[in-house]
Amino acid sequence: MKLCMIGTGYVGLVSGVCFSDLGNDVICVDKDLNKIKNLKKGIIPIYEPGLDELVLKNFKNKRLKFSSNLKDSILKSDIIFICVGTPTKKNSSAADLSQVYNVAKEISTSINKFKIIITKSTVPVTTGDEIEKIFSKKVSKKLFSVVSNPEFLREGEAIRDFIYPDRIVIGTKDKRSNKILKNLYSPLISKGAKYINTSRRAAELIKYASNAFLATKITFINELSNLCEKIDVNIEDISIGMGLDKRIGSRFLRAGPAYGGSCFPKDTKAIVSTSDKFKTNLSVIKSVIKSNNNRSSLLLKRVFDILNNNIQNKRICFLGVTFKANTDDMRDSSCLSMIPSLVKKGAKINYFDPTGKKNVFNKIKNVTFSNDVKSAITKADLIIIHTEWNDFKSINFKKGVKNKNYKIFDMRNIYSAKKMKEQKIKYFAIGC
Ligand SMILES: NC(=O)C1=CN([C@@H]2O[C@H](COP(=O)(O)OP(=O)(O)OC[C@H]3O[C@@H](n4cnc5c(N)ncnc54)[C@H](O)[C@@H]3O)[C@@H](O)[C@H]2O)C=CC1
Ligand SMILES: O=C(O)[C@H]1O[C@H](OP(=O)(O)OP(=O)(O)OC[C@H]2O[C@@H](n3ccc(=O)[nH]c3=O)[C@H](O)[C@@H]2O)[C@H](O)[C@@H](O)[C@@H]1O
Repeated sequence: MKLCMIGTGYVGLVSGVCFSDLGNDVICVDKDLNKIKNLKKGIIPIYEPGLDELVLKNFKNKRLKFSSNLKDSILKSDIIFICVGTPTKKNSSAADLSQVYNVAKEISTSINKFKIIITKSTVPVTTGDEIEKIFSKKVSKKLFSVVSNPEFLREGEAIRDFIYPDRIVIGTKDKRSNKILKNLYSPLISKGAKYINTSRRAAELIKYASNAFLATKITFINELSNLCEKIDVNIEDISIGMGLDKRIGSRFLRAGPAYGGSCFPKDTKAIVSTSDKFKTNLSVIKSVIKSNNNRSSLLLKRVFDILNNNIQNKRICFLGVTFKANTDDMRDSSCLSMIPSLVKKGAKINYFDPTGKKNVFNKIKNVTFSNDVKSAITKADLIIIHTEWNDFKSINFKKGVKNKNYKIFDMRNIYSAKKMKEQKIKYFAIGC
């Protein structure tokens, strides 16, 4: 099939390359000319395990193309996926849909035959209805179908998540589009993915409900970890004990820093905004947002306690600064508030991240980047393990840290507290 992905970011590029790998002809379009220029040279704009190889393979065999010419790409395609950003609006908690509507307007001027227009971007309920109105002004109803097909991939696991999804959600009542899309996804269905055809509005809501539920699960375990710290109980035991109940499930029960990333924070806010618009009250999600917003301050307080409130000139080393491991994405990482707060209190921060130096810290005084784990930890008073990269899982702290009185605050619980105690390392973790 001939596909066009508009927006070549985490979702557009990953799903575009995976669709091309499944045998489709795919054009990935972006308005960022530099991104397209680089992609044509084989330079991948994001860090995502396995993505480079897959892009190069499919670019070479000409099933995958990159373009900045939206009109031309639409004319050549049968199925158009809108994959542009839907960030939070500047002065409200609603989703800013300007990128989606701008693209919809552009597409509507280039319809030469029947095309399926899909929102893969996460968009609030009724966005599909609005896109349909935009199209109806320019094109005969017979020539287009607006469908919701939300994406559930995670950064860092994106290719695997795309190829082996738990479910594929198609929101449309149009039988013709449903048949075409079921066919498009048939290689994934044959690998075990469940295929759900529902209404467009339901598909839009399934996406927000899923992200809000996962954010709730994390926040639930994070709050319980606060209790565990006071009662000499290990949160890991609680996660295991709860997770073995199949109704609960063990995934997304890892306590840690505030959840971050480009989606949970923005999507929880957006679903609350939608519920406000329709005069209902999603009080559970509201309280999740509040609790998560408060989490970085709670963890900072723990850092102060660990350092006996003596922060001035303390050398604090952050291992990992992105919002999770296996990604270079800094969007809404809890570090973005924790590091400046510690600097304000007089700490000297250095950090190492496997995906390299982060521009966002360049202008902050007393924040420096180390080229590797070894140089990052050597002089530290406190080492904060902020993300769970494999690179951090078997560090020889005894050999690597030259400062005798160093402490470790493992925000991802990747080490065994018992083993650390045996080695007489001053080790602190979450929820124990
Ligand atoms: N990042 C993730 O893991 C996931 C994201 N989503 C959703 O997918 C959507 C996209 O997210 P990301 O891929 O992370 O965003 P992103 O910011 O990485 O990429 C969006 C791309 O769209 C391009 N763009 C914007 N306007 C354009 C236009 N008029 N023409 C062509 N290109 C245009 C931008 O230049 C950018 O490259 C969002 O709604 C997000 O909530 C859904 C599931 C997973
Ligand atoms: O809509 C989206 O963009 C995506 O949002 C999340 O994916 P992502 O943000 O890439 O990463 P997650 O693995 O979900 O992690 C999000 C945050 O939760 C934290 N987390 C996750 C799991 C856990 O047990 N504990 C925990 O603290 C992570 O460290 C991270 O800060 C969802 O998992 C995807 O299904 C969804 O498609």
